[in-house]
Amino acid sequence: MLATIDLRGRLTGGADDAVIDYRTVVPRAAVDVEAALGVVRGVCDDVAARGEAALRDYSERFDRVVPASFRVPEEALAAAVDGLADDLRAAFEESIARRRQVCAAELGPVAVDVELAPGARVTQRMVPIERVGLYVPGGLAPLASSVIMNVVPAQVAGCRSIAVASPPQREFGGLPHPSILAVCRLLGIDEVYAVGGAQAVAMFAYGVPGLCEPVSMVTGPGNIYVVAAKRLLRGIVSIDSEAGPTEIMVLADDTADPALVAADLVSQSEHDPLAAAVLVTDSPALADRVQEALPGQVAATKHSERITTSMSGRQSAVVLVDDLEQGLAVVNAYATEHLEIQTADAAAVAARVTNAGAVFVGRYSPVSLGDYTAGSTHVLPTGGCACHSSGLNVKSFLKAMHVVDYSREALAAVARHVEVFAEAEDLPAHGYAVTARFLDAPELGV
Ligand SMILES: NC(=O)c1ccc[n+]([C@@H]2O[C@H](COP(=O)([O-])OP(=O)(O)OC[C@H]3O[C@@H](n4cnc5c(N)ncnc54)[C@H](O)[C@@H]3O)[C@@H](O)[C@H]2O)c1
Ligand SMILES: N[C@H](CO)Cc1c[nH]c[nH+]1
Ligand SMILES: [Zn+2]
Repeated sequence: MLATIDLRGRLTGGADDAVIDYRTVVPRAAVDVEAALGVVRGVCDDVAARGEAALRDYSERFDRVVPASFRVPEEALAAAVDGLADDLRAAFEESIARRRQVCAAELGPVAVDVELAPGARVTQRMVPIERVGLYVPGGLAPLASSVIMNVVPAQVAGCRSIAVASPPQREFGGLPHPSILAVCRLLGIDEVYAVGGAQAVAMFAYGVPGLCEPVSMVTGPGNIYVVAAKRLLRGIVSIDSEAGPTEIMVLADDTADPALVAADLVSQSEHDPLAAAVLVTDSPALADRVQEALPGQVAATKHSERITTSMSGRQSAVVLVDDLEQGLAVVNAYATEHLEIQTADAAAVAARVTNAGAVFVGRYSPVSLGDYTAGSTHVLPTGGCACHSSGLNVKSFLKAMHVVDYSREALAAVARHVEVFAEAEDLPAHGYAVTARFLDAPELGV
């Protein structure tokens, strides 16, 4: 079911071996954000120019429904919680509690206070971003869990104004899915918009008069159009990572259970026909058994068509490697969103991973645990961005602000260094700004 990419016998650059660029071993060409930019540029410009009228047009075109009001009424939020089944509410509450517990620890020791010399002090304050816009996907599936993953870290960071947007649903009269509204209400969020895709990102970035004030940062996962809009509008707003179509990579050896490897690959392909599912293994026998398990598992799922498209795309594959050493080279070069390690001594192998959005260690840590209840974030960088970006966490919502507080004596002690530096940069007014403070005290030699 998955195409096979066989790297065995090919080393990484010995004199007489082919050099493998591991970053390109598994293509990501299926997720063409640049192409989507062509579509979303018009959408974003139009929202900036025509505001709510543009939102109406794009809701009609992309969501096939126009909400009576883009701002979700308070009664709809209340009704969503009232309508929650007990077991679903318990699942939401457990997820919230666990994510909140980890977020509290993520905050960590934020105060930096350094006295460099007597009277020479630099401190660092962590200041929450005042107003943020959080995107919750709702096209192919209503990701209520993404409300938790966005809102909880923003609240723990101390953001004072939090708005959520999610696509309107025809089935629910143009409101976002009730489970999404219920989680918003459980978390005390009352500014919720029935707006999806690129138009939601543009609404947050530019603001829509009479409807939504602009935000300073847009976060959250989404499909290729959401990713493209975030890429386009960063600069007008800050964004978190590009958290686009889901990726799972499993690094496994012959100790792995093929049925579980197959189940985990299938689980993440369920998100999007563009999702990527990749197995990296040094065991051809395991690869064969995973391939044998896949068709039955896919056929048994509700979304088999979407999963089949994802798994037969160029972005999904089995990569056969000589050994786990080469497997780790592939893993670290690819920088997947989710990485499962299903090998003997999985913790030791996991400790050698440098590029992945999140790592899941051993048989009892499947990605779907992290999606909902582990306490970790599920808003994670895709498309190789895990080599430079982090998953959404409390610090994503905080700015570091340095506070400089020097006394007269402490400034005098370094004044000459500043003057010389400024002369070297041909910026004499910079130097004079220091000199000017000591014109009345030639004895200080400044
Ligand atoms: N990386 C992560 O952290 C992470 C987490 C969760 C989900 N995801 C991903 O989020 C995505 C969710 O996608 P989704 O589609 O279900 O929901 P979505 O809410 O992201 O996108 C739906 C919106 O896309 C827009 N759209 C649809 N077709 C369009 C078109 N042809 N042109 C312009 N806009 C269009 C519409 O406005 C619609 O409201 C999946 O790809 C999933 O894998 C990623
Ligand atoms: N696996 C997704 C991140 O790529 C997150 C998610 C939400 N619900 C289910 N899964
Ligand atoms: Zn998932």
